[in-house]
Amino acid sequence: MSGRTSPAPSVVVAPDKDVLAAAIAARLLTALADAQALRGTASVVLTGGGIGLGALRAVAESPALGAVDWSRVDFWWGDERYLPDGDPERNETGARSALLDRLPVDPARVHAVAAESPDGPEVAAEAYVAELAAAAADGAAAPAFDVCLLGVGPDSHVASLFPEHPGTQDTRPAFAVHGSPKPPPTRISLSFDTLRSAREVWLLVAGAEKADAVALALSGEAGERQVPAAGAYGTERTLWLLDRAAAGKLPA
Ligand SMILES: O=C1O[C@H](COP(=O)(O)O)[C@@H](O)[C@H](O)[C@H]1O
Repeated sequence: MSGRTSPAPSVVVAPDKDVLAAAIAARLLTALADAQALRGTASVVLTGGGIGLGALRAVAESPALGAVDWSRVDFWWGDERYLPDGDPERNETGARSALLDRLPVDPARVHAVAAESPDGPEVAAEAYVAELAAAAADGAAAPAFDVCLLGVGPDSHVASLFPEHPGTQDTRPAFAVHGSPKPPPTRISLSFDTLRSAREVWLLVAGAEKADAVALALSGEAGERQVPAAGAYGTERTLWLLDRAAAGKLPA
């Protein structure tokens, strides 16, 4: 069991992945605008992956794009592939071309994980830990992000927390991942605790090849070490945003 301490998850199913991307975009724009109305600023944790980047492209194309003051949004990443700056496989590169490069963002609020360098991944992870702590309130290890977006792999991984991999038990706020079963082998990931400091965690899933992972994670019977997606939840809300194919193995 994952020891859930937040409200039960909600599941919303869209007919296909394009409608899902548009629906996520609409929700994200609303959530960020609401956060700014309440607190002045907003923060979002971004994800890589097909539907994660599809949703960002849908945000960029939305007629409601101007509802958010993009200069007052903090962007973080749930994980990053440890590759050279600008590598197309970096989650940062995907997010920049899908959305960030088209917005009047404040560069100081774009909290990308350091790219591959002679310093190595441990230094990159430690720098991210320091950046998270600097942005957190009241001595916390990480900010209470408004929204944390997470893709889910067919193996049920979220961020770079893979089934039965040591990262699922790592308690540092962010850390280097070595020997990732999905390429590239070296990554930086937020920990479960850091992901769970978000007010809202949204799991974005499209495709029939992920239906087993979705069903298992939502069954309530899976532990987060074996099924990492089961351990992703927010302090106020956990939302599974699925297309029909990904929802195909959920009980009616
Ligand atoms: O490697 C990663 O994979 C997941 C999911 O990717 P997808 O292509 O199966 O949707 C992604 O969410 C994560 O951020 C990433 O680094």
